[in-house]
Amino acid sequence: MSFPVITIDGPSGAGKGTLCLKLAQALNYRLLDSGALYRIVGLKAFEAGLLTDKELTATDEKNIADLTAQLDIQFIPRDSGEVDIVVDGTSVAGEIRNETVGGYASKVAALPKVRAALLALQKNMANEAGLIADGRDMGTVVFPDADAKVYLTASAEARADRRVAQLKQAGQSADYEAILNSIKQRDERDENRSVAPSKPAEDALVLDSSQLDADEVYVKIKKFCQTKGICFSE
Ligand SMILES: Nc1ncnc2c1ncn2[C@@H]1O[C@H](COP(=O)(O)OP(=O)(O)OP(=O)(O)O)[C@@H](O)[C@H]1O
Ligand SMILES: Nc1ccn([C@@H]2O[C@H](COP(=O)(O)O)[C@@H](O)[C@H]2O)c(=O)n1
Repeated sequence: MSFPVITIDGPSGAGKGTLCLKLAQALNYRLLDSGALYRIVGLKAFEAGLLTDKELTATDEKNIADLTAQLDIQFIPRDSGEVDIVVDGTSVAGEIRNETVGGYASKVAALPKVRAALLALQKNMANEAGLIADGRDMGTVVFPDADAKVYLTASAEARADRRVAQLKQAGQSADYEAILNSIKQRDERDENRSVAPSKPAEDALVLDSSQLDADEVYVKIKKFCQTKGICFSE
């Protein structure tokens, strides 16, 4: 039996996570936060001394892919609908959500052997229930036969504004220029890598959310999903 899959790809800060959580709650589907997988590998590779400022070699790639294959990664749904991420028995959800780890993630994500090591885990998540898959290559590589594909984007400036607001709300300091630079660097790396670059699938709906709030985005994507035969109960 196959279950419905909705893919939401796009750059950092476009609002994918916010949209995916709403869709998963409304449809009672599982949520795959594939960015968390690359963040975990990036963090673990950094901690193991495998990520430095130097260009990564073929040996580095093999070592990071071996480390990836040994990780026990679990997505545990919580009552709130959010998903806890547990690695080798320890929750890492709080530790991986920062721009430094986002940068590590983007480096290891450019390594084909690392992407290959994470592929089966991602594909298997569609075997148990309907799935909302959040990432960069969900519609192009991991779930090419998905029922509905979306590429959610926004200008780098709008995304930097959102990050600044998010950090301030969490009581943290935020340097707009530094955040904007980091977003642009990550976009550059993610969109131009040779393997699974971040881009819309040919059959994806592309939505620019720069001028839309999160509710407006949800309403548009819900309507799009309905045209693809996905049934919402509300
Ligand atoms: N349409 C929107 N308009 C304004 N702010 C938004 C919108 N969608 C999400 N946000 C806010 O922007 C911030 C980033 O959103 P979110 O984490 O969903 O983005 P993302 O695409 O998942 O980023 P990442 O790929 O880095 O995880 C959050 O604070 C969120 O509340
Ligand atoms: N399918 C994916 C998802 C993510 N990445 C890389 O991980 C970085 C972090 O992703 P977030 O969504 O958590 O911000 C991202 O910049 C990508 O480099 C990926 O390659 N493929």
